[in-house]
Amino acid sequence: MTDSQQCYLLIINGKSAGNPALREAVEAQRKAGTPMIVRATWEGGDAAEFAAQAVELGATSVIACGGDGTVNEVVNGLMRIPHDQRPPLGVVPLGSANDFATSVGLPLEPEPALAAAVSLTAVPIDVVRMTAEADGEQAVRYYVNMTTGGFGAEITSSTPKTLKRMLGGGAYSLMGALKAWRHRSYRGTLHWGDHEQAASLLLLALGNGRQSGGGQVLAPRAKLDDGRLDVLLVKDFHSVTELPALLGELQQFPAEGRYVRYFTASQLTVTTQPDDEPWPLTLDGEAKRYERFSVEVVPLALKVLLPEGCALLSANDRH
Ligand SMILES: Nc1ncnc2c1ncn2[C@@H]1O[C@H](COP(=O)(O)OP(=O)(O)OP(=O)(O)O)[C@@H](O)[C@H]1O
Repeated sequence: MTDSQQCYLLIINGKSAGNPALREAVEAQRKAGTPMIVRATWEGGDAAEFAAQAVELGATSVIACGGDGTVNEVVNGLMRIPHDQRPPLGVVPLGSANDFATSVGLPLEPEPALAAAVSLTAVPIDVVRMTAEADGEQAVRYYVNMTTGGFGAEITSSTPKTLKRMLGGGAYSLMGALKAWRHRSYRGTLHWGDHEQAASLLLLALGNGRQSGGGQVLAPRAKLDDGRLDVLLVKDFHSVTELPALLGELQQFPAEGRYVRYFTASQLTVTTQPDDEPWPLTLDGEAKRYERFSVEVVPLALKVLLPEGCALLSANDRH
């Protein structure tokens, strides 16, 4: 292998390892002379481990082949590699939701997605570092797309998978979810910049990217490379008669609405009191409960193979 030659490490969620379209796509790329190392996962954690070994394996790019959970694991593995050696990330979407790939406009079928990954230019995007505490234990996780907290996290983690599939991507609307789930609010104190706010929230979304939960666009103005998180706060409501107004605001995402607040921040912390319930959080596909969590943008920390003109890059803004 010469210095200029690319070598791709494909990390495939084991449940998709037999996918015929993916197998054909890999074979076609290898026949065309593109070196591809393939690793298939057995269980949770494997994708991060494989990604962390990318440099030792001689890979110049790492392609996550799976859903948002696989992409998230690969991001966490890549963040273990020093910045100056960290290989770029590509995505071949094979999950049930594929929120990241869909929102950035990547092809959704294996053959064109892999062809895109080997031909696209890698562009740097922000990565979000989340530090979360539960039962006195602290965990650090990274994500590139979105974390949802409160009700949003509950619906994405608790709604039976079959129901999610039945309702399907975009049709899995917040309205439907609200009807299907008895709403519940979460209390805590939010700090960002020099702001502090005590809140009782139905939903919190911390978006580097724009959507989660299979097509829920919760951070419609988010950019992946602006050094900022788009923050959506949805306050609790007390009667269903308030629902139309709340849903109306969710079409507009006002800076300071009656129910909805939307702003950007480079860092944000949520703390709860001992008698407050811990917050359920879903971080790019994985759900847990935390008493305290804090997010911080790590600017331009990871290069990603993204479509040219991707709307989520501020580098592509028209002035
Ligand atoms: N060999 C395997 N068989 C079944 N599950 C696996 C295997 N390897 C890893 N996993 C699990 O798959 C999860 C990731 O799934 P992935 O995100 O790829 O698909 P998904 O849940 O369909 O995606 P989406 O978030 O887009 O709906 C990991 O958290 C891991 O626990």
